[in-house]
Amino acid sequence: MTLLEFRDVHVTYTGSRGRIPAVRGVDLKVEAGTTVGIAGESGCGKSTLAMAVLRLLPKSAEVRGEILLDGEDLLRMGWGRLRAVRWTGASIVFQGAMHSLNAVQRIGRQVAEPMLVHDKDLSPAAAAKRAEGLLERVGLPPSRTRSYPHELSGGQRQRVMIAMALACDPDLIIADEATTALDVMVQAQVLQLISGLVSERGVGMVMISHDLSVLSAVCDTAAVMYAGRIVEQGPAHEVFAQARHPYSAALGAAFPVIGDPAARLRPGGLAGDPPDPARLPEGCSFRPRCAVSVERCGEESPELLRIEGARSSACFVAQEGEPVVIG
Ligand SMILES: Nc1ncnc2c1ncn2[C@@H]1O[C@H](COP(=O)(O)OP(=O)(O)OP(=O)(O)O)[C@@H](O)[C@H]1O
Repeated sequence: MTLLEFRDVHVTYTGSRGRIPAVRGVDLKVEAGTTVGIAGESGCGKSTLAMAVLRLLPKSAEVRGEILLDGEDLLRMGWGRLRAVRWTGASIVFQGAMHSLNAVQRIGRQVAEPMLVHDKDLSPAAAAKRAEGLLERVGLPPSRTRSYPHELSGGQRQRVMIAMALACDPDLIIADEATTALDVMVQAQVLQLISGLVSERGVGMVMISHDLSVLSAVCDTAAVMYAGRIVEQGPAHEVFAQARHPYSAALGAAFPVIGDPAARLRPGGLAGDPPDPARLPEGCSFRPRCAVSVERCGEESPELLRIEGARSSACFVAQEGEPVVIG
């Protein structure tokens, strides 16, 4: 069952730098009980796409297309309905979300709050008990429920945000670099918890990370974004082990030990920077950094097309069946 579907989603920011097309036509489905990973360097539009789901983008962002949650278009939903959907239908944890904790409220209370708002029949005592259980599941001892945010480390606060995101049993969880700030052991524990929710409770998950080892460890499907578009998509283990887009190949080459959460980005894996979205090059956006480009790549922008099985690539070279692995 398709839980979340992006249909030709575009997000354009308007500001002092003019119009910035941050997301340029994304189509993506998340099935219940599966995890979809979104990979890509900083600035490729991952967070913009995630924030668009729950309409958390600033007013300067114009969103077009459709984002369907269980068939209902989140972009056209009234605010009352949207408020009901947040936390229960879908919740999001993003890196730095820990700064949005209330400084003067104990954390147990903060985790219990969304439960009490969304379930009028729940007693404060039952919500507190449940909050304690959730905090324990993300590795925080029950005594921590009485702490204030400033008494916790950054990693502990991030775990509080993860517990909050799980508080109302959402059908969909979006984790945007949610575990990046955590140390390796805690990260493994949280990833295991999340994977358990996906496989046992049929939750749908979108996991955004620049860390391919995390994505390849937990995702069923992978989508690689570059300059606001998905350039490659397919079963995660295949995408990371045998890329069909030179950008994914270069990203993968930068990770020496895929599957080892301790592995870190090897510097110099991919030379240069992504293009400024306000000044995209002609043709394929990746061409200036691409080692296998051909003449056509400077003239036309390749569409994301199915190349075999469940694998799609937005690369003319891959679409011709040529290898894209570099070096
Ligand atoms: N509020 C904003 N106003 C204008 N431009 C923005 C805004 N937020 C993001 N952008 C621009 O949109 C593009 C996509 O940014 P986004 O944060 O979605 O990328 P990302 O892949 O999630 O990167 P990161 O991993 O660093 O968060 C970038 O060029 C960024 O500078």
